[in-house]
Amino acid sequence: MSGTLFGVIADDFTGATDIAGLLSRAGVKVSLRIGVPSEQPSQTSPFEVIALKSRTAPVAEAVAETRAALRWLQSAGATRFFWKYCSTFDSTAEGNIGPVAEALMADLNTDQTVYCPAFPENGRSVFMGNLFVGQQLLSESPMKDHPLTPMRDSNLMRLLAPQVTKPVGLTDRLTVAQGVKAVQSSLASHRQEGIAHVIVDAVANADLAIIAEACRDMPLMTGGSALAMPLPAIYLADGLLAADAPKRHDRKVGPQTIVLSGSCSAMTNAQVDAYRETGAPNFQLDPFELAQTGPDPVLTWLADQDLARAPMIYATAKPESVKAAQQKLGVTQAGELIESTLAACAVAALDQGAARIIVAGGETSGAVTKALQVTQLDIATEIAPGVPWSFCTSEGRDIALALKSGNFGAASFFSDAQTKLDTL
Ligand SMILES: Nc1ncnc2c1ncn2[C@@H]1O[C@H](COP(=O)(O)OP(=O)(O)O)[C@@H](O)[C@H]1O
Ligand SMILES: O=C(O)[C@@H](O)C(=O)COP(=O)(O)O
Repeated sequence: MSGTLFGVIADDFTGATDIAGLLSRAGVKVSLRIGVPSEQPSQTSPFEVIALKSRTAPVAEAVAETRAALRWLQSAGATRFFWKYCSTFDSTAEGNIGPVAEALMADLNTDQTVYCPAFPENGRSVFMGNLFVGQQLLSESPMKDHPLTPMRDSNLMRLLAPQVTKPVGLTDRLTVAQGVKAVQSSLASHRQEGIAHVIVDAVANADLAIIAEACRDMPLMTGGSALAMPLPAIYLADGLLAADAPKRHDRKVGPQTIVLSGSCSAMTNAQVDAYRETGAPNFQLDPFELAQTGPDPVLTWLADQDLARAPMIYATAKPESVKAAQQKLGVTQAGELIESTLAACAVAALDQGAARIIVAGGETSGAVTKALQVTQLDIATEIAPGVPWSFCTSEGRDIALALKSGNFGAASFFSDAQTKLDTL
């Protein structure tokens, strides 16, 4: 039986839990698959999200994986699709966002799509095609120093144009402010001019509601999670979904916790500092030492920890230290060394009885989740906008996973996450 209406393909794991969490807010059932499932769809949910780790992958690999995800979602019955990338439009110099969008458009036989990474609750807005993080332009925000995808331009048209073969245009905030029909007629006139890729401005949730309504029947939309958030309510009102769809699953799990942080964002740096101040046991990974010793020292330290005290292992560092490690070890090598070490810590913590695993960082979350061999997550209560708890089962035990996007959450996030489960 196949009841899927809407299929999402996310380019990283935190992005996948982000969009799954926002879709769940409307009370609809959302399933999150880790990677393209090897088995044929059965018992699928109205909203299916497939998490890929393709943001920094070579273009051809990202395109091939995304097309495989599309085929799976189509065989689950989905007729509308969403390509979810980062609300800060993170791309490598080559860039996967455009090539993936064009491949999806070709497979879906559609000649136009929209791009809107705005996420107002987390301070991301798009105005006149420029992306802002809070009051700063993207290129002046801490995203300019991201270890893997430094963002040095804020103009989405300039960022997207070299990644695609067809023309790029803009439907600006002045048009969005005029409502659904104005957006639709702007898209129609862009289409007449052959503009396939339309950046759409949005500075508030009300703008996103207008854009979602205007684009509700497009085969493909692309953007950050917030653009998809109004869709469940729209489809419920249309009668396309059963109103009594099951709600999200919160479960009780034990207090044994491990916090693993591989994000180097300004927000994660603040979160790591705040958590250290709570007195929680912590271990800092030094990439230079790690390159010499491998993971043994941290695994030995972890083996002695009482997980009920929720210890933290982190590689999180300020931009100068990250650059120094990258110059010495290489960007990819430094990243992989840390990701594989944190993944090994997650596996060891699970063996030690961890029931709650909190991970900071998109690439890091991908490495950890793959190492835990998780294939599906059920979305549960939201800790902060865009960061839900999720649950999976490992060897008959319920495990709670929180995959935190580098930039999301308050300074107290690691404590907030635990409190949220304690008070379920
Ligand atoms: N101290 C460090 N030096 C160099 N690279 C690091 C360091 N700490 C973490 N990294 C790497 O930086 C990358 C951070 O990316 P990610 O986990 O996606 O975080 P975010 O969500 O903030 O983008 C990962 O590949 C991680 O292994
Ligand atoms: O849209 C967002 O900002 C997030 O969902 C996201 O994609 C996060 O990526 P990371 O910052 O690499 O965790």
